[in-house]
Amino acid sequence: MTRPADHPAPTLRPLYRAEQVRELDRRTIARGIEGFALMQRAAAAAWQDLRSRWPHARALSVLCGGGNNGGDGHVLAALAAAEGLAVQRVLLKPVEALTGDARRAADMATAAGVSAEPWRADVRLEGDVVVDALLGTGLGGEVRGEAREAIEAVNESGLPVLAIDIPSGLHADTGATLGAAIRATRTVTFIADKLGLYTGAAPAHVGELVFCALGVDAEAEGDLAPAARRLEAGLIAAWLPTRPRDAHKGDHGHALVLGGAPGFGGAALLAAEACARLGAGKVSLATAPEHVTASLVRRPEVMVHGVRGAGDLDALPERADVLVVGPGLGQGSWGQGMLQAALAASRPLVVDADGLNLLASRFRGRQRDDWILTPHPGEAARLLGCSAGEVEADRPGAALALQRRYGGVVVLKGAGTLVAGPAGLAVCPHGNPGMASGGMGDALSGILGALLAQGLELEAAARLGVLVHALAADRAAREGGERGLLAGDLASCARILVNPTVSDGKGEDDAAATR
Ligand SMILES: NC(=O)C1=CN([C@@H]2O[C@H](COP(=O)(O)OP(=O)(O)OC[C@H]3O[C@@H](n4cnc5c(N)ncnc54)[C@H](O)[C@@H]3O)[C@@H](O)[C@H]2O)[C@@H](O)CC1
Ligand SMILES: [K+]
Repeated sequence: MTRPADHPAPTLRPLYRAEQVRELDRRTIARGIEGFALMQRAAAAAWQDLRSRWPHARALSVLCGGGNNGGDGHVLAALAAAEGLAVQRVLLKPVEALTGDARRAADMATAAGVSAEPWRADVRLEGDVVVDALLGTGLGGEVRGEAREAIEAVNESGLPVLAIDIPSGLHADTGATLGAAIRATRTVTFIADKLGLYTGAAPAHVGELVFCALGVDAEAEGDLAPAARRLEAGLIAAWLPTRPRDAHKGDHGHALVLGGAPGFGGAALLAAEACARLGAGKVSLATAPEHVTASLVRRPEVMVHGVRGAGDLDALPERADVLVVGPGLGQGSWGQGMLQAALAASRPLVVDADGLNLLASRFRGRQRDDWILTPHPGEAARLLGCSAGEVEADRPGAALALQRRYGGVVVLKGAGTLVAGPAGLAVCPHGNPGMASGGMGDALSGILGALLAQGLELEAAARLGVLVHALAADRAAREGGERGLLAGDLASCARILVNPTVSDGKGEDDAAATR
């Protein structure tokens, strides 16, 4: 496989868990930078960001919790007051009850003349912008008591919110909300970027995301392996093989999509179409005979085979380089036969939809190192034998558990899609709610099949496919909006993305500039 030399792979930003960030804090302090100095840096970075994001703000409400996240809020309040803004400080804990750096910060703000009032349910938030300094990485368990009331009041205020380090109530490791969480307009996060800012409920709570390292180089701590890495648009040009000018279709692989049980024809066709658009040399579709005519009319480039059952497949699976099994498969005898045939052929596999449901039921206990499984949370729950709620409560944990149990590479779909493979976890910061519509998963499985067919190894194909799928949906949404975005709209946008001479990736990077 030839890789383009003029597109070096971008560094994928490392993401960490709260406990690792605390360890980074400790090490930084041990090297001689005082904790309070770090707090001042954090507050100054947040204040500068607030000023440039909301240059016309004249009044702030700063809500401070009882820990160091609150401490950041006190220092920010003092900085804003020094520049002439009217600042309302609302405290969850009285200053006298604070300790350490938080106490020092609170005393500093008081000395600077910034008034403070205790939180009460009837407090009126009076700022042009609310600063959320209630809870940071120290959040432990479900949000309790007044913190919860304050979070709900901020969300109901309708005011723009700048969250300090992490929206209060969002879990820094999992992206789950713990009972209640701030819906921020923008979040400024410090020291190390956190995995929980990207997946699960995070996209609905974080808003625009800004990362300030505060002079700490997390990657220099060789023993602190990142919890995950963030997929970057630049990977597309770096990882896609270039095409020799004398290429023939055999050079770009042959993908076979198995799916479309009687009555479920569209899903498999969407997968086959995406597979062809993403550059597979040849695409075959094995589907129920009743879908053949419609499939050929829609996509004559796809070689459509009507099969009444696995017995009609002949040597089709062995003639392909990669198999995609699942879209529209059904869980009846037709689908079971197709899955059985796919598993028997020694070819890399993409397994989706009912293929996964069958792996969780009649085909239990399989493990392979040459497949990509693409569950959504419901399918993931069936594969793990737990509830979808449990999957959503810890998406990174679920993705890793699936990969350990089933082998290969696992793509856990949903906001902030995760890819778990031998190289660890990766998270996709792109995508939009328009993707929450029928057929999107089918398109993804076809994209993955196409990348495998073109020679990418399993984990690279999974990471790249997830990225291309999300960026294509973002591009399609920019063109026509999120509402009504169809899976069938993705293929043409994805095609542009995988032809870097057509797309320079600029639009994608601009759109993602703050994520
Ligand atoms: N040197 C450092 O450690 C630095 C810390 N920084 C800030 O400090 C934060 C971490 O500070 P802390 O470790 O003090 O923790 P936090 O301030 O995030 O949280 C601790 C506070 O939250 C309360 N709390 C915890 N769980 C709760 C729950 N479930 N319901 C209601 N209240 C709850 C605790 O009683 C305590 O008052 C970071 O997020 C960051 O904003 C920054 O100032 C940079 C430097
Ligand atoms: K916060």
